[in-house]
Amino acid sequence: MHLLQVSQLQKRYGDHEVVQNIDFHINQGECVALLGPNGAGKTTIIKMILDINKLTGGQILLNGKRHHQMRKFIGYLPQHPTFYPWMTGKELLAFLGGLSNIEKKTLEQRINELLELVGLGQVGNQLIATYSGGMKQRLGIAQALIHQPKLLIMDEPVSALDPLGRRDILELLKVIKLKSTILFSTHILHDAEELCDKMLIINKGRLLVNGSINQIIEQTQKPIFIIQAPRLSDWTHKLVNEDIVESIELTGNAAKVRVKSIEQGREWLLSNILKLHLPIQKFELVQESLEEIFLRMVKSY
Ligand SMILES: Nc1ncnc2c1ncn2[C@@H]1O[C@H](COP(=O)(O)OP(=O)(O)OP(=O)(O)O)[C@@H](O)[C@H]1O
Repeated sequence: MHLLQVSQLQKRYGDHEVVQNIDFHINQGECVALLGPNGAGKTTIIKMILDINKLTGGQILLNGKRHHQMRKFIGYLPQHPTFYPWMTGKELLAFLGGLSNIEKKTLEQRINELLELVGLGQVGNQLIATYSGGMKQRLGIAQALIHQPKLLIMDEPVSALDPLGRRDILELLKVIKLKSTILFSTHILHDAEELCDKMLIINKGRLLVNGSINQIIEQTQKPIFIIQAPRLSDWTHKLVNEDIVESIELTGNAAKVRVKSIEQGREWLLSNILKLHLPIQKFELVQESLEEIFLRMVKSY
């Protein structure tokens, strides 16, 4: 049985289908990235899993049970967490742990362990008002873990941080993922690639691809021919309408021609180049990078 099973998930606001028939699952121990541009539907999906937003259609099961009864088994770090600045880090964790009915002695021990884990061991007695953005995010991760959830969900956990803070939190999440099952949303491919085992790429409420990074590359990577020659723009304009050509990007005197198949693409391009006597300086075959795959998918929907 999967830890989380999402089937035919739908969300509509009026006529706007914000989430359209999405299916995916997460197994225990996996770290899964929900990756998509702004407005793709990431927060909406997360809020439905958390039972904060009602589903328009579909089903969500956690450990095989309807998610309404299972909310207490999920730890959540929202995109914009709010903290009580007049509390210390320790007080906040004690307050939230109390809401989860954790016994006092166990809670005390867990708070100390968690503060150490997230790197706030020395500042647990300081007011949250004195914490930096990165420290608040660490506290947010600690509060999400206080009740030892089966699934940790984080909505854009590093988006609001500067590059250093972001690196720190990514390193912390690498440690946390060793013992937790994680679903986190991001619009940055690099974060997803660095942290996760699986990616769910979504755009405009649709799941475009779902799998490990290697599976995604294997299933969706397209060959690209890089052709360099002076004055290519007339030629590339004509290529756009060719069946074999998926897309063309022209930068200076180099064209990146994405084709459907290597063999047909090579033959067609070479014979065309010869026929038109194009004075080529370079003809090279490369494969799309994961970033190029992601950008292509997100642009074409
Ligand atoms: N309460 C609402 N009423 C109407 N439309 C909404 C509501 N909440 C979200 N939407 C719309 O749903 C779409 C998806 O929004 P969502 O916040 O889930 O995207 P996201 O991928 O999390 O984006 P971001 O990265 O910007 O947070 C957007 O077009 C948004 O305008």
